[in-house]
Amino acid sequence: MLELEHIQKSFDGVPVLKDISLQVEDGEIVSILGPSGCGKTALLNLILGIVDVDGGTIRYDGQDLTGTPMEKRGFNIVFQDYALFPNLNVYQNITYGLRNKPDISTKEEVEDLIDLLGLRDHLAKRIDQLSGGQKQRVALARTMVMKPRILLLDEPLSALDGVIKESIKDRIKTIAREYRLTTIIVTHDPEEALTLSDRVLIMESGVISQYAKPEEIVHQPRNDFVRRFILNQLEIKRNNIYALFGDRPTPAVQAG
Ligand SMILES: Nc1ncnc2c1ncn2[C@@H]1O[C@H](COP(=O)(O)OP(=O)(O)OP(=O)(O)O)[C@@H](O)[C@H]1O
Repeated sequence: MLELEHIQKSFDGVPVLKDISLQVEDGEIVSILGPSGCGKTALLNLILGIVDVDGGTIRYDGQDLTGTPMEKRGFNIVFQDYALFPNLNVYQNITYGLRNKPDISTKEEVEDLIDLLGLRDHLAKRIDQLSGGQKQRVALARTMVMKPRILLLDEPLSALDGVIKESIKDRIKTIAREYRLTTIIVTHDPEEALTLSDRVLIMESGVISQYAKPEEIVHQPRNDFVRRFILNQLEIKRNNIYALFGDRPTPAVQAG
């Protein structure tokens, strides 16, 4: 279990995270959701270990990791821009981290991941020959072969369009379930957070506004911010579509 207790962080004297406490169970998918500048990425970076906390404790399986450097935490991140190596092909990108640590994954485990992420037909391709969704899957595979204890994803779906988005969402869910991998995802999209996660952490200006299961957030928004920011956004999307095209689906036209 990952535990954050009373985490605080300021940048240039401005508090960005104010007394954040939360727990993430093993194998859980948690989304960090909130408007631009509320502190989502700062929180992800503190968990990853590339930014130090000013106060508070980060614990994993009971062990205090607050002062532990990133490479010793055993967490891993997929960045928004995927950060793949353009001079290597897909297979070389996936297995890059194993060059110095070949014992982490067996050949069979790498092959299983390649199949799970649907990359079998693309292994010899260069990165610039891939679509956005394919790049995202390569980035996921490359991180997964290193068997992180926690997988962190920074806006993993924001560069992808509708259908691809759904397929990557399914694969993230499958990976989290099959590997019982704790997965923490930063997003600003309420729909994405509510449909992808076991629990959603809603943040407003560096504080937790609500941390709950998606159905609880929808049915029992804890405060006005959750109602306005999250539920209104979903409602507005729906209303915009119906305002444009009418709100009653017409019967399907029979072909022939
Ligand atoms: N290294 C830094 N130095 C100074 N200020 C920073 C630094 N990192 C973040 N901040 C500030 O902290 C606040 C929170 O930033 P953060 O990147 O966590 O927001 P966010 O919720 O991820 O926003 P977005 O959705 O726009 O990416 C912002 O006001 C930002 O300017």
